[in-house]
Amino acid sequence: MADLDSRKDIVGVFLTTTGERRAEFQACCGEQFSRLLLVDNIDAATVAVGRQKVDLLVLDLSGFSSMGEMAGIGALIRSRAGAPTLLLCPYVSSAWIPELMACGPLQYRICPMLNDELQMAVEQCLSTSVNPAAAAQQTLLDKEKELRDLLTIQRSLQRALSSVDDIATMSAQVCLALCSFPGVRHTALLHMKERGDLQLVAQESRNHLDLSRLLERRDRLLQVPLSDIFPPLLAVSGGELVLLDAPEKAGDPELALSLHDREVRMVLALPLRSEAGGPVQGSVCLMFDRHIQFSREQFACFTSLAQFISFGLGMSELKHQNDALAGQLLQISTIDALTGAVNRRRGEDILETEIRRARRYALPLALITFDIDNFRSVNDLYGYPIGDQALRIVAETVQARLRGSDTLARMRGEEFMVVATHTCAIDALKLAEKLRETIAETTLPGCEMVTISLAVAQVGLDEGAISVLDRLDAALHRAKRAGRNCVELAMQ
Ligand SMILES: Nc1nc2c(ncn2[C@@H]2O[C@H](COP(=O)(O)OP(=O)(O)OP(=O)(O)O)[C@@H](O)[C@H]2O)c(=O)[nH]1
Repeated sequence: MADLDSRKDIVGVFLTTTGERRAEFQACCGEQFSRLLLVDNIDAATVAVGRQKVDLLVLDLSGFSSMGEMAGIGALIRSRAGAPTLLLCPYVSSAWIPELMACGPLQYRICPMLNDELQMAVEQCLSTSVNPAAAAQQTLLDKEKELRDLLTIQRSLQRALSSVDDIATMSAQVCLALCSFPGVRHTALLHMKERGDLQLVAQESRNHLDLSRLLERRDRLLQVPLSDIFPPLLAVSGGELVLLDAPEKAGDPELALSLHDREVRMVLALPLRSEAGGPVQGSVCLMFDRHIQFSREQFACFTSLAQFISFGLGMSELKHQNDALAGQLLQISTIDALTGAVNRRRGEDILETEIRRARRYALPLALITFDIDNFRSVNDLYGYPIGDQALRIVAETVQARLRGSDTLARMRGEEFMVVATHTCAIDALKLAEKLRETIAETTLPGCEMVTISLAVAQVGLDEGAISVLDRLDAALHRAKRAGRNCVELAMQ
């Protein structure tokens, strides 16, 4: 203050659109200037700063509502050529700060502000104007530190994004990486799922804050009462960066109290978009235990970190979709759509594999083939839809009777094969008899009961699939000739 007091003429210009705010500023900070010009429009401010040396230009953005008006404000900042400028920005418009920083150096504060906070901000800006050399030196030191911090966070984030294989792991790693920024006590990643369902997918807490508790849920977060004011939710609905430099400024006393209890002094939230102008995919939120006056470079860096994260999330999601598609393809190519049993190709593959395994480990391996009796008449009498349903029920009933290690394959039409591992002929005969009885007792909606004829074989020591299937075919024919609804052993 000594430096300030020694100055004879400290000129300030305060731009605001509302008379009330002009009076408030005059009453609160008037004494900090020897001359204070209060103006109500951009043109008047431009004239005021052009006419004389102005030590501090204070721009109150509360009355400005569109980014269009920001062009005039930007020109005004540019005309300062680096001279001290203080921006007072409403909380919901905090995205304007980095935009306007592109026009020239400036200090900013988020509104609403308390009087002493405003006085202090003005004083800080004026001290910069009094001793520009010291301020420049400090700026240099600050920048060096900023760069170091940002490099650290960038490195950790790169490591986190290498785990795109799994979206949950990647999100958790991202939150962990963001915690390496000085002062960060909590980080969270919110991701937009199907049908606009915004979900909390990961959080890292150094202050015991649990966001799901604070918001009382983890999903459909855009429907919570705080969605209009809580930074990470506002960043998604507004699609812009949100900076809250004191929890109470969001306007919800309960939220402010909860955050204060967890030592949160500042919250920064950034929307996640995979491409500029594209749909918002979610948001990333950092909560700090201190106030930090971000530089333009820091804002830019946070924005590009958010882009990285979106990209990582996008890649992870693509990988997830690819895996799901590959799974579906595998399902389509190996599973019989009507009955849910594996299809013939897959059944034959499994049979070959199991024959090799049984031979290698000298284990018994049995096969059962079965065929629905007089199925043609089921179709003829009740129609194909009922026939289809009967087929499905028979397959499901048999499947339910098998061990997890057995395989049921639909070989053709109404003919199936069971590959029963670790099973000898005697046990397979018992199993076949059990299956026969179960099907005979099963009621089928829309048609009379059906029966099945079965053939059982144990695979010989050096026997191949073709040979054993031939034996089973012959045995099944014998079962049909023997009157159906019976089990026939295929002898070697
Ligand atoms: N509904 C339905 N019928 C099928 C399907 N696949 C095959 N079929 C029918 O199954 C019947 C098989 O007839 P057949 O081979 O003469 O055997 P069957 O009538 O069961 O006589 P046996 O086997 O000698 O007891 C035919 O009518 C086929 O159309 C299917 O996916 N759905």
